[in-house]
Amino acid sequence: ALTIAAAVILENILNAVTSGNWELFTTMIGVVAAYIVVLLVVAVCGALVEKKLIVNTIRDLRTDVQSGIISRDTENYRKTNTADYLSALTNDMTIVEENAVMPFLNTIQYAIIFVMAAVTLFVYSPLIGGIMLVSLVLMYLLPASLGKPIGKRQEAYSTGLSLFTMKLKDQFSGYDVIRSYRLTDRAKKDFSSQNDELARKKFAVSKLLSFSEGIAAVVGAASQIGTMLVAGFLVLNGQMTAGALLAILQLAGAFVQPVAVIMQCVPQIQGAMPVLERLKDLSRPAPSAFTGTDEPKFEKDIRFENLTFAYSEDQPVISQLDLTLEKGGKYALVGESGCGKSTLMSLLGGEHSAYSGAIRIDGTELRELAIDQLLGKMSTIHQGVYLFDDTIEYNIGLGRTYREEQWQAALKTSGVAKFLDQTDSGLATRAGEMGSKLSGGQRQRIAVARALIEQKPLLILDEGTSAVDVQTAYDIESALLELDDLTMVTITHNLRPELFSRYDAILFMREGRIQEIGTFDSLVEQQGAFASFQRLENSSQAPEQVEVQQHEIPTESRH
Ligand SMILES: Nc1ncnc2c1ncn2[C@@H]1O[C@H](COP(=O)(O)OP(=O)(O)OP(=O)(O)O)[C@@H](O)[C@H]1O
Repeated sequence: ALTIAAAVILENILNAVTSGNWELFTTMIGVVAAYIVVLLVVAVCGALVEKKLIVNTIRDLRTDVQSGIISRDTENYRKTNTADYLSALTNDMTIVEENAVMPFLNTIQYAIIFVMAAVTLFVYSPLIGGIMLVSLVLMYLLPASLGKPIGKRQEAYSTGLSLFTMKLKDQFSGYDVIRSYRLTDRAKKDFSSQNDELARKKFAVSKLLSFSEGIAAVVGAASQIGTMLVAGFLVLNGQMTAGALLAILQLAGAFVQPVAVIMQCVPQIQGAMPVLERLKDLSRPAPSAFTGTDEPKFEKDIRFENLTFAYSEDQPVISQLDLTLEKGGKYALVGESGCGKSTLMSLLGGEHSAYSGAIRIDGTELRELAIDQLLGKMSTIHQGVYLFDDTIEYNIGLGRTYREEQWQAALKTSGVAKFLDQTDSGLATRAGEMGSKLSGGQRQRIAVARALIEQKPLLILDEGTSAVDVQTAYDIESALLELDDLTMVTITHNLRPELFSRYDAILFMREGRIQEIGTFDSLVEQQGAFASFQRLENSSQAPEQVEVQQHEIPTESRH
């Protein structure tokens, strides 16, 4: 409205001047003063509203994408590299902000100005209005055809950004290897070529956008000059006042500028669409194979029935495996490296759905159970434990409240209590980025404490105490073996007879099957595959073997 008002004001000023109308001239001075005040308020408020809309839109989009990613089930989450997720939440957001949200708001704003100016122009002179409209529609079609190719290049740029982030993440995570194997020069070269490639992809987008900007500028200038010529002809012919000509020129500007802006924005928005689609995909819940809703009880047993699973079609990692784990039982899962031990346990955690056979918890198949609730009942401790960059206390309790005796029991059984005295601030000690301020063994003990304080009924130790010294590992495992309610599966290569004999069963795995099962003593007596495997493993570990003291387990740490 203010743009149209400016045209009317200019018309009246010029008409007052050419006709010597002082009264109209002085009135217009007052109108101009009021116009400036209103323009100031509207311009400032408009800009503020626009900025707020952009900030909020990107904030909401980020929330949706993060929520979509973090809610994925394990199988879907692992399909994408984490660097891709990071790139989506950082680089892609910038692409969307600059190439979709801002141009979209501009398009709306300028479309309104365009319609208002076009209507007013038609009122002044239908002939000029008609000529401009036709020429602009024709010229609009050219840059619009650039939308698709820009989209393709924008998508390639976004993929390039993902690869770039992945490379950076890899290099910074592998800093120690790069330094100690003198790979710094290669790292620089790799980075440099990736950086060049990224710059090339970015420029490929910019090139097409420059075309559309250029065309838009030419269209703008040509239409304005054309209008002036036609309007000049009408004034010379006596069909229009000089004031109306000025108003038409002003309106032509308000008519052409929006078209130029929109012509620039449309291909830009079309170009950002593939990136926006990708973000929308990430924010939607990924279709999960585990859609069951039954509440897992886990009061009796876990059964693997004729279970077969392969990562790649032709090579089964788990092959027609049958196994029953009784509630409260303590199992040691052993076998050669690569025989499928971790895979078997990851299947129980719902990490892969493409298995045949069945995994039943108290008789109900995994796919019929609410998988999140099942995960809430189990804890897997791997060799590489993840710690948040927070205090030890947070890393154990994860911000939840527990009673003092729960804390004491968890700290003692896990062996955390043993090293807390050596730290600066006890439980308030910070773990550092990915637990970097703590030793591998301390990190594992914190993970054990985390599982114990929550009293999860199923604990899987996948080489979970491999980083602690022999005596501490023995103490932790001994304490865990005393917890009657706890069902525990220990995957280990450390085949110590004094501990193994306390397990309810040794599960000896070979090539994706349970080949032997029984107590340690019975398997040794049997002199079968496990017995020879154990002899071999122990002889290879012999130099590290240390006599451990078989402590009495403190009663307060028992369940
Ligand atoms: N995500 C994966 N994608 C493809 N193959 C995999 C994947 N994870 C494991 N494998 C393969 O599956 C086989 C079994 O691996 P798994 O980790 O289950 O063995 P493992 O018995 O736990 O070995 P280790 O004792 O060395 O930890 C290996 O050949 C491994 O290369």
